[in-house]
Amino acid sequence: MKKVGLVGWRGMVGSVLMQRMREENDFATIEPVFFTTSQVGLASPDIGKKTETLKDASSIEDLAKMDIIITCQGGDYTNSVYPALRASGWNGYWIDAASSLRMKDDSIIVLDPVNKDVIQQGLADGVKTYVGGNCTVSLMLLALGGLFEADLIEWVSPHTYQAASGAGARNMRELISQMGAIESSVADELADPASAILEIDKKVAEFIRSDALPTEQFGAPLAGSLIPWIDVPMPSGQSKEEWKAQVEANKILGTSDNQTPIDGLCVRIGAMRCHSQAITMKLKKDVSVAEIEKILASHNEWVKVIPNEREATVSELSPAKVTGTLSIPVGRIRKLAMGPEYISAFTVGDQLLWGAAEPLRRMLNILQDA
Ligand SMILES: NC(=O)C1=CN([C@@H]2O[C@H](COP(=O)(O)OP(=O)(O)OC[C@H]3O[C@@H](n4cnc5c(N)ncnc54)[C@H](OP(=O)(O)O)[C@@H]3O)[C@@H](O)[C@H]2O)C=CC1
Ligand SMILES: N[C@@H](CC(=O)OP(=O)(O)O)C(=O)O
Repeated sequence: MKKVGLVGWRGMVGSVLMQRMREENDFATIEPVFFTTSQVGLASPDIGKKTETLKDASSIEDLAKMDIIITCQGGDYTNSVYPALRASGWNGYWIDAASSLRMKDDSIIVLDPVNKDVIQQGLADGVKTYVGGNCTVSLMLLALGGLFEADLIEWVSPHTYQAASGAGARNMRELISQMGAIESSVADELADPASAILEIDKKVAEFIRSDALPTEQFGAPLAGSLIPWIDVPMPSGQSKEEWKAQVEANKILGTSDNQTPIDGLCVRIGAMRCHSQAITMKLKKDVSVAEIEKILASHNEWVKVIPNEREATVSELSPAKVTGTLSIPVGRIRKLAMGPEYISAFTVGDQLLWGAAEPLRRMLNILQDA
């Protein structure tokens, strides 16, 4: 059995990874060794088989004993440990949730329902570093995989509605606190059916703008509002989240030398852990909506085409419906007024599952089979 070192397993992404590994019985076929940056010597999590106590995640010596390391600890950890570990001569497989190594020449971004061929070629070429993609990128590619595979896409403009979880656990808590604080600020008026809605609205608006709303994490109101900027600015005028779309998607698809343009605005909204994307795309030719739906639906087992009908859309195509599942619904597929090659779509996906943890555990399994 391969020795697999797990780092970052108790964080938010790591916990979702652990849950999926338990569900799929992944621990049965590996020898797991748990690492920590803060709890060395404590008991490892219960995975139904005997494990050693927690090892020091900064110990190059202990890490170097692993055949495979899978980390959800974050970019700072990767930046400090990975170079030293490789410099020590360690030649094992490194599987990472953080973005630090994604665009390196000697790494592959993993999303096997979309790029199994790229991964297999990488393994054959001796590539040892496999990184999960940005959540919006992975979720978009799972939704539109069929059209990319059929080489039908000229360009894509995804506009995102990203959940609080993408910013971290503390941000999820803050979103709920904001919602609760807003409700509390007008609880008396809400309880009185005769109170005037515009008075309530005025009070809410004043409260949202006031220092009483907790905004330490987001730096701005999210509940009852939105934030049209995610991550740091790039020289292009894009936010870094927006910049990732084209470079990462083309790297995943193996088309970095002949890139499909992919660009749009990324917006944080008050959803908990599902990212949504409103997509405008131009196809290379006029394809009927029925054919597009067929191509999308047959690409992978998680994508689910939702007919462009009001009832089905409202019940199936929302964060409330999708959260906690691996389902990738895609709907609102129709021709746009700009011409027959211009198509709209709307897709939703859980950004902690397919957006973060799932591609990593699947890569671990691909290595098991390799
Ligand atoms: N959030 C997201 O949507 C995505 C995140 N990622 C990547 O994954 C990385 C980790 O993200 P995320 O899981 O949100 O980070 P978390 O902050 O939830 O966890 C990171 C680490 O913090 C330590 N920690 C300290 N206190 C606690 C606590 N009370 N509960 C749990 N862990 C604690 C743990 O390390 P220790 O046990 O060593 O103390 C843990 O592994 C990110 O930096 C990013 O690179 C990738 C895709 C999506
Ligand atoms: N930036 C994403 C989450 C994330 O962690 O992305 P990345 O893995 O590319 O750093 C969001 O805020 O929704």
